Amino acid sequence: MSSEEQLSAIKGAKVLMVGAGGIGCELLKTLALSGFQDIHIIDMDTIEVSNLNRQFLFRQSHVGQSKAKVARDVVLRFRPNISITPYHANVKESRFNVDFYKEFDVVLNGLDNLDARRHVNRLCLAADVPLVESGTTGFLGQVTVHLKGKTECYECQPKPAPKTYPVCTITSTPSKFVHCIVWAKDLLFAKLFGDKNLENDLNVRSSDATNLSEHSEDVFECRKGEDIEQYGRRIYDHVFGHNIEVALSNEETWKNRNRPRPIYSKDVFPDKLTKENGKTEKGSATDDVSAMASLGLKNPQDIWSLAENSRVFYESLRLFFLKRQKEIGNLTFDKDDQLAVEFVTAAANIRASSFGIPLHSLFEAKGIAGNIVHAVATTNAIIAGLIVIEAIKILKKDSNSYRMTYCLEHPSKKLLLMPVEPYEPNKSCYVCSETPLSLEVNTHHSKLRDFVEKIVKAKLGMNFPVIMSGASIIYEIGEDLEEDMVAIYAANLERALSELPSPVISGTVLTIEDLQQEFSCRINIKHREEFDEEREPDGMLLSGWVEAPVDKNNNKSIGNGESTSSVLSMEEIQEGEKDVEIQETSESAENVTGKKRKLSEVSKGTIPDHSGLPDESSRNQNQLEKLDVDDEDDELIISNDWESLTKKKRL
Ligand SMILES: Nc1ncnc2c1ncn2[C@@H]1O[C@H](COP(=O)(O)OP(=O)(O)OP(=O)(O)O)[C@@H](O)[C@H]1O
Ligand SMILES: [Zn+2]
Repeated sequence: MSSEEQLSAIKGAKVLMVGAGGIGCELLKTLALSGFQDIHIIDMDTIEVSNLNRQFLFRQSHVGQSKAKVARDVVLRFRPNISITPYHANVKESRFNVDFYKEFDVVLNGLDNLDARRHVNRLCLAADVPLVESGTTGFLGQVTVHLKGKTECYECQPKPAPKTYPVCTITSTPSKFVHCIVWAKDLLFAKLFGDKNLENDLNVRSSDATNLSEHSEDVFECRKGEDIEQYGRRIYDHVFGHNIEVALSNEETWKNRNRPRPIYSKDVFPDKLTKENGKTEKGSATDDVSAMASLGLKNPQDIWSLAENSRVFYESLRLFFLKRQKEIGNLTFDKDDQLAVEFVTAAANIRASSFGIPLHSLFEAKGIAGNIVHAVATTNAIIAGLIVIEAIKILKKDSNSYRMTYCLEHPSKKLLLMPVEPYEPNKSCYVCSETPLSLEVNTHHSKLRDFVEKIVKAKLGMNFPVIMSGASIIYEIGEDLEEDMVAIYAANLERALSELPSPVISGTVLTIEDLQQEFSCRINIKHREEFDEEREPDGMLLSGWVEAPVDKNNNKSIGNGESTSSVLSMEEIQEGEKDVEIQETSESAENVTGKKRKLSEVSKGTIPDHSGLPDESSRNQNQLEKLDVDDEDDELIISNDWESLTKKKRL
């Protein structure tokens, strides 16, 4: 194709961009400057202050506005004659259906979560539109090309499981700060401010069966006539005092471990705490509510004493009840929620103090709790450039030159980009092939509700499923269902699988379809009587091409971070084994922490949440480690010819 033909292919192309964040801003700019003239952008978010350091299209004055719309307006200022159509919306909305996707020549993802990526992947497959997928984590990034039937789809490779910890480590025997963070975030915060109906192991090892009236469920509820200080002290004494005493009574546990120290509020803050009429509080908007501000603690990088942490604990609890009462019962931890981060930092530090674990600053705690790997704007720019290069190849139908490219940071070997030929579709991928999955389940005990929540939604990522057993529909989620059908399905949810009107038993083949994603798969049901509560907490075992690698020695576990995420935590980063150290910069210029991580970890957990292809990167990383490069030469290598290094798979 001549360069003129190429230009006209670019000009005539209709492109869909999903995500206008770190990669998205760079991508929109590069598309516009490369001659693209018809760009549609979907992003559900509004601009936050924390985006401004790298999402360069946005300014302070845009904070609170739609990313998609502002990105459009700003790019139109320097490319006024092109068409940019913004959608301030979730890409999972039903209006973005297969017909919508079919309008585009190529779809370009700049997303940050597995859920949305899987959704777009399925719609691209259904609409038969090429997808260029991307992701970055710090200095690492990757771009992959997905064409139905020709290259692997986004879901052809299993995704890594989020980092998890055994329940008993979190509830009883923490030995690292991250264990205290997970306890504070997933157990205590969830118990006090989250959905009360969700399972929570907070008291699992510490409730005293003989003393149920005091320490059963409602111990975490504010009691009648109790003021907020009394409530705060009672919670404090329960979780940091009483529960530790109970744990200590199990001598076996502490034979080879340091015994924790119970901490009671009267010892840490003997005086009355309550502020008078909230005089010192500023504003009432959620964003302004901060225990640190209210206590005059300014520097998030300071490590607070036990007394300061205790005050922050109490103050943040008080502010939640005073200023954010309506949200209580619905909150989930969010790293961008200042008050939540303050509460979790303080609770984790008090617990750490009890167990003799070094305390951490709010800045560090936030990084661990939010699984933050600090973004690097340059990586986003490089990745955006690579996305556009692949998009142009797709428009030129130049399938021999498609590449998936890894952006690596490997200072001693001076290597930046590693392109490899795309892989063929995985024949056992349940998304792009017809291969059925298998589910072991106790069909007499497990309810349809468990199957829908734990398998169909959580594992298969479906939004509007129709579940069929043979020709009969046993469950459906849809927008236009008749009332009587809704009632029947609601009743079915509460039935055990084998007691459904069309019983689901060993040998049943279920077909599950998501009408919005135009995606369907089959599941072979196998009845199994017993499940290991610790190792198989779902009471079901799905096998086939969905499983992330599982640590066989792991017990039932609690995760750190989003369910779809496995970004390395700071703690993991600090715990490497060997190899080259890789510098990691902090979120903002003034907060450079210079964390180091080992190459072995980078290759193991590389590009996880943002890319979802860790196996691939580690596969190729091994090749890289064998490279013999002249270390004295400071020039950075940007290779475009890695045939000799990478296993080729022609399409
Ligand atoms: N389901 C979705 N629908 C539409 N947009 C989405 C969806 N999921 C994620 N996004 C968008 O993808 C973008 C990802 O960008 P990025 O990774 O830079 O995240 P961010 O939220 O801007 O930054 P950070 O997470 O670091 O605060 C975000 O703007 C987000 O709104
Ligand atoms: Zn696939």
